[in-house]
Amino acid sequence: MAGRYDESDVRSRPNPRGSRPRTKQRPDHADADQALVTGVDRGRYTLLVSPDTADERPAVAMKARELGRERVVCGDHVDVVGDTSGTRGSLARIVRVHERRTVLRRTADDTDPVERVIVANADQLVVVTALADPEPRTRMIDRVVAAAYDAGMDALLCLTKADLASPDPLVALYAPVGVEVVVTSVREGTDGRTIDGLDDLRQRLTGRVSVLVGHSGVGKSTLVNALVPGTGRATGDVNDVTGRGRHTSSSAVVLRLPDRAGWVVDTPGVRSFGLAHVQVENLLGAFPELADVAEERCPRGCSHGSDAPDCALDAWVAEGGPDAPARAQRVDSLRRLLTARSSGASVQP
Ligand SMILES: Nc1nc2c(ncn2[C@@H]2O[C@H](COP(=O)(O)OP(=O)(O)OP(=O)(O)O)[C@@H](O)[C@H]2O)c(=O)[nH]1
Repeated sequence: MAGRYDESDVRSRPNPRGSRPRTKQRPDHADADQALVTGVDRGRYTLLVSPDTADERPAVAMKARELGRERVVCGDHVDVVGDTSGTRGSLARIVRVHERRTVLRRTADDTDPVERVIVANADQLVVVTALADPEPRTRMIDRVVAAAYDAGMDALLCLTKADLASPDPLVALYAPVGVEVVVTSVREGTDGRTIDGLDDLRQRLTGRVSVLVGHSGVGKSTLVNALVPGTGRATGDVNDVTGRGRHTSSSAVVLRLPDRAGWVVDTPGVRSFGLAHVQVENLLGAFPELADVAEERCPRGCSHGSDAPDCALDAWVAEGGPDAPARAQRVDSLRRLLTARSSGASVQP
């Protein structure tokens, strides 16, 4: 019998979590549970074990030694063994990281060659930008969009504080180039606070894993608190796992939308998007209409920079007629990105 024992026998045991793995099975961890990594903090990982099943439960884990230097990040799907019960004081072990569908990376700045994966398996990057107070920075938006495209993610621009300034110029700039736009504004009424545009945003998050980025003061916490009531993202919330305030942590946190409608990943610490890891060709991917022109009309090996001889993007701007100013702005954005990347300049939003 022992010689014919295989993995399917292990899975069919009535209570795989309750018994220790047999020595023979240990390297395979055939009885491991699946989990989603929802937070990372100094070597401790918060998990949702068996997500979307009747057995779903939060738990805390560490990385098993056998994983070595392999990084585990928010959004990772992992296999866990040991005490995965999630009861107070329990600690599971992450033994395997599943293949990632997408990987959102940043470099600390453009001169830092060290890539850091911020979030795994996200579908969409939501750039939260205030229309005023603080003023929007198209350069920053372009960089985030480039990071999204490089990661294989969609980009969604969420323009907040529409009560303070018109969204029209930014909508005109981004809508025609494939970046979806949602506009929100907070309204104080007699019956409390409502956020116009929140339903629209919610709809675009439904069924997806969305990473929210935006710098301080743009209204991201206001949105997250409205989207996921009870998260207390605003101030001084003490983290159950570490006992430290959440906002002292720079790591991302995965939050589930009500009614299991989707997931949002809040990234309090992501304040810059160094792009040293991004390939020039991939940057063009953030500007689809420019990529078409470049592919069809630019000379081979064209750098697309403003000093590039015979770069077809200049002719394309000149041919734009009434669209010429908008085209020029897009080409300018691309070139600023190319310059920032090749000159090693760091940009903080
Ligand atoms: N006028 C106006 N103010 C807003 C709107 N949304 C948020 N605010 C205000 O903008 C300020 C910043 O909002 P937060 O939600 O704290 O912004 P945040 O991006 O999370 O910033 P940090 O908490 O610093 O990370 C707060 O005073 C909000 O009340 C809006 O639509 N219109």
